[in-house]
Amino acid sequence: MSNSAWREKNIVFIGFMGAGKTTIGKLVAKKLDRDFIDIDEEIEKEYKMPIPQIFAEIGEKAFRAKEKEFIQHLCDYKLKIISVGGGAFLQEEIRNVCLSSCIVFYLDIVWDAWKNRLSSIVDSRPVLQGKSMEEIEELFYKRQEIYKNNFHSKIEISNQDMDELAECIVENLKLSWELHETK
Ligand SMILES: Nc1ncnc2c1ncn2[C@@H]1O[C@H](COP(=O)(O)OP(=O)(O)OP(=O)(O)O)[C@@H](O)[C@H]1O
Ligand SMILES: O=C(O)C1=C[C@@H](O)[C@@H](O)[C@H](O)C1
Ligand SMILES: [Mg+2]
Repeated sequence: MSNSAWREKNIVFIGFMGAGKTTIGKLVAKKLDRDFIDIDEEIEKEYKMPIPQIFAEIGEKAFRAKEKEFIQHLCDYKLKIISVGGGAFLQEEIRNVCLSSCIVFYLDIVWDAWKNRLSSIVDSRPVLQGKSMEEIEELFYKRQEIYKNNFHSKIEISNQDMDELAECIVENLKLSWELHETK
């Protein structure tokens, strides 16, 4: 792959619900002056309803199919910053298309930091609803197995400030672009 091709790849943020993909993705896009796309927001626009309502009225299966369709479509583009939903990487076809055509950046939040975010995100995340803390922790570590085996770059998240995290990610990306240029 040519140097410019690597530098122009889309950047895709993955990680568990509430890790900060949407928040951090937006900040990174601003710092790099690139377009930002949040797949959950695109699906909400398409159905003109929030995710909990999509799950309740149309169903998770249709949501997952739309998630795959939108991500596959975006992978034909370049220079985009894309935050996918926390469940997107459960689909093998999504993992494959992102890993082969984009730089996949894993936001690896630690459980102790994540559990403090639960109360602020649970109302908008149907997958978390009706589960005990033990069940959520189990899901957290089960999903972690998928994320940790399918990324190009990662950053561990505990309680850093959002802007500090976005800055670290931009530095990491710039370094990876430079490394590819010297190859
Ligand atoms: N570094 C951070 N420090 C403190 N709070 C944060 C940080 N990053 C994100 N948050 C907060 O955590 C919540 C979840 O963040 P966000 O919506 O970005 O997660 P997400 O990874 O996109 O989740 P999902 O997979 O469900 O889309 C938001 O309320 C956000 O303000
Ligand atoms: O982790 C998940 O399964 C999900 C995460 C959110 O981003 C949304 O995509 C939706 O709530 C499902
Ligand atoms: Mg999000």
